[in-house]
Amino acid sequence: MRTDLPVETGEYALGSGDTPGYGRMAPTAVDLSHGVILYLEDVTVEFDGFRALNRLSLDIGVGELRCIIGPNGAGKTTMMDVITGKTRPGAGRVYFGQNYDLTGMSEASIAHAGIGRKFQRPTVFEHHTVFENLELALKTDKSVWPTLFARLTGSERERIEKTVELLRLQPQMHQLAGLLSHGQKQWLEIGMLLMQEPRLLLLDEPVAGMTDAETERTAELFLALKGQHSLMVVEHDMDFVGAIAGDGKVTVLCEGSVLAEGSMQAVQNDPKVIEVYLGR
Ligand SMILES: Nc1ncnc2c1ncn2[C@@H]1O[C@H](COP(=O)(O)OP(=O)(O)OP(=O)(O)O)[C@@H](O)[C@H]1O
Repeated sequence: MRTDLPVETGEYALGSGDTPGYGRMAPTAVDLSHGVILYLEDVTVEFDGFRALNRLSLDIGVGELRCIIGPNGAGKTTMMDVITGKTRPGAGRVYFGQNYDLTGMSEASIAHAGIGRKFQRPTVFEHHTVFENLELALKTDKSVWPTLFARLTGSERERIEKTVELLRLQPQMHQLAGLLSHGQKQWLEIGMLLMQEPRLLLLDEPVAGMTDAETERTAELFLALKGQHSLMVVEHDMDFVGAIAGDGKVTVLCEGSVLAEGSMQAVQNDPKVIEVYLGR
């Protein structure tokens, strides 16, 4: 990690902030020159003296698809909460690229800087169509109530249509989102995140509750996103992790720190990993 660069710890760099009446300025570009999109350094979170994260350090490369696994209570959700600004660590740093220190930023600023988070349960606008949901996501400026009245430009329409295609929801494009299956709603919500053009996507148990066919389709979607976006996927479904990990790295968290990291095969054969999964 380079430390000689100025690091953003406030809302944004020059001319920044959500100045009322002036609209929002774009955040400073994330400096990805060292190929690292996210770097956690010795992050500790305590809840009433209990260490949910214990000097956790890990880094994720630009365009990487990183799977995070670990037993219940390992600290996976707490880690995502720290990255997105929901929880402040007691110690440690979280860098987004080379130039943002997320530990000093608000949740809204972190989202605006380019980190999108998908929670486990789908949250789409059920009474709007698939197309309208994506349109609302495209227009969502977190300081302004989203509106369907502003006209779409040709290129915005094209982006929505391309996203619908990527999600394989063309047949449902003008159906109400409330009528979609659970898996389709999850894909739509991922599409809504994509409309905001995030650099890093955090996905919490994305295939929980999906059918086998939906899970398979989700794996294809994530593999298509890899490279264009950086993804951090927390998942308990090992078949799914195996399908998306490929020859990439899998990180095993346990008791708030990294227990093992390496290929899926290497971590599955690691005696320490076998013990935490089977020794309980
Ligand atoms: N707000 C909180 N107050 C007290 N303890 C908490 C709080 N949030 C999390 N914890 C504890 O911190 C530990 C880590 O929790 P966390 O939810 O991050 O684990 P996890 O790896 O996401 O687990 P799971 O796989 O079950 O979702 C757990 O022991 C949990 O009980």
